[in-house]
Amino acid sequence: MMNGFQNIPFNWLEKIINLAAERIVLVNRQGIILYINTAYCDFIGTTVDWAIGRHIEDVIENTRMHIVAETGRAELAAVQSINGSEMIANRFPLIIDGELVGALGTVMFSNPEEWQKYQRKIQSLVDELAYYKTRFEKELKSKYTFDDLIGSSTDFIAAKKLAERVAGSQSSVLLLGESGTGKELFAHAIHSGSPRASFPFVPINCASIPDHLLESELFGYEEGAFTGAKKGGKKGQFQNANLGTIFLDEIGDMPLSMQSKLLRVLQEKEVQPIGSQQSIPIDVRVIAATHRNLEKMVQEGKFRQDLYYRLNVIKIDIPPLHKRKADIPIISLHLLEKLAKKFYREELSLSPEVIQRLQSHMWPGNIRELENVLERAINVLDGKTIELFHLPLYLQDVAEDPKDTQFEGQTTILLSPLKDTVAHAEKSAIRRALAVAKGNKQEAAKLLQISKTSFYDKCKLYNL
Ligand SMILES: Nc1ncnc2c1ncn2[C@@H]1O[C@H](COP(=O)(O)OP(=O)(O)OP(=O)(O)O)[C@@H](O)[C@H]1O
Repeated sequence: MMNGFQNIPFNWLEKIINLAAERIVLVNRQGIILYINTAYCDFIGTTVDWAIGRHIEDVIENTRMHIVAETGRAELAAVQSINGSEMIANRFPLIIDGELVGALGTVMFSNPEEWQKYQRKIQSLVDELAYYKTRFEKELKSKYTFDDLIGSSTDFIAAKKLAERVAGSQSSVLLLGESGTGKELFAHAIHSGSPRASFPFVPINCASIPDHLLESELFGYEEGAFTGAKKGGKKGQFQNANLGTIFLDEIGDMPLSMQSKLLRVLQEKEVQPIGSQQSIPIDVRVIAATHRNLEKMVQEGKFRQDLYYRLNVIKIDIPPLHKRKADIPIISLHLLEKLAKKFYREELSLSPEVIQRLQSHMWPGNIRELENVLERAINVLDGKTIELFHLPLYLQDVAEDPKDTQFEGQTTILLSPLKDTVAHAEKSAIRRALAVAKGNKQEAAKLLQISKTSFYDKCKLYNL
């Protein structure tokens, strides 16, 4: 029978053994050393000639090789103290033709430095893992609250109030609104305002996940469920969101087959990973969102009616930006501040012409488009005030549509509302006072000659 060794010259074997296991020792059943290599002998301060033929206990301190040679039970990655250092030893029983004939020992680390180096390497990986784990957990928790939902137009306030009122309930919420209107922000805020706030918030964009992957993404799979399935299987996002909230964005883009599966999960309150026979109970609140007309889709047979009813327990309509033009200055200032932080800029402002122009645009991409426009402007800005020429070309032209100069039924003079200008001035004054007082709020309040309480209130109002 070929065992692969026929072609290897005998004098190569020792070299091969030494290369494969740096320090190696072999004992018979009585614990007598039959073989020990030079590296092991150098390590314990002896010679091969002296060691061979002696009992292992006379050569290596704290050894357990003779025990393994007797019991036949392997001891792997065992810590052994030699010369005052902790070594990592592997001890294998040697079984030939079904009979225990001795034991083979190897030492993985020859000196504590080597072990420490290895440990340090592992430790930094463990630390890195812990860092990403906490970051991941933080990410899963919601980042936004109702205070981050800026706007004071009637429709927007109504939507926000409804969301605040239902945050505490367990019911499903359906958020309807054009793309970029803030549906995800609303979902975050509802979660943060709910008793589930300390549990995960898991957003899923149903439109961005290929249909054939959506089921495993949502419900997970068992090991070996399909070719390419990860070893150990994979948890689905419903399980990741357990006790928290799952946000199913673009639900209108979910294929009909998945809609049925989702409905079952919502009804049964349990998920069955692909390839598994067992269902896992879950406690997850669902917030769904879409820019599509779901009612029409139901009529056209593109969206399951029963699922629609289940999701549509509380429906919140988020108005598009062009229907809340009065909010544009305050939202712009809010976004400007957010972006200023991101780009390490300070006290950025918008010229009155820019505010007018922003109010006259139709904003098909809603707040996301506005945010992109401001980000672009900051990138081309040298000073502190954004002027018309900092805007993208399509916004530098005159108003697109005369009816844009109308909002909420009134003719608008293209100026920012006084309260916004005042708010902006107030905020700048507070920032300057804080800068002069080196962040000391009490000192800054004195500089502005206002009470400490009113200063704190204003800081809160302006997110300072
Ligand atoms: N009321 C608001 N106040 C301040 N910022 C807002 C508001 N609404 C939305 N934003 C900002 O606008 C951007 C788009 O919001 P969000 O992603 O929530 O929109 P969306 O409706 O979920 O979009 P899509 O349907 O395309 O996923 C985000 O950066 C968000 O922070």
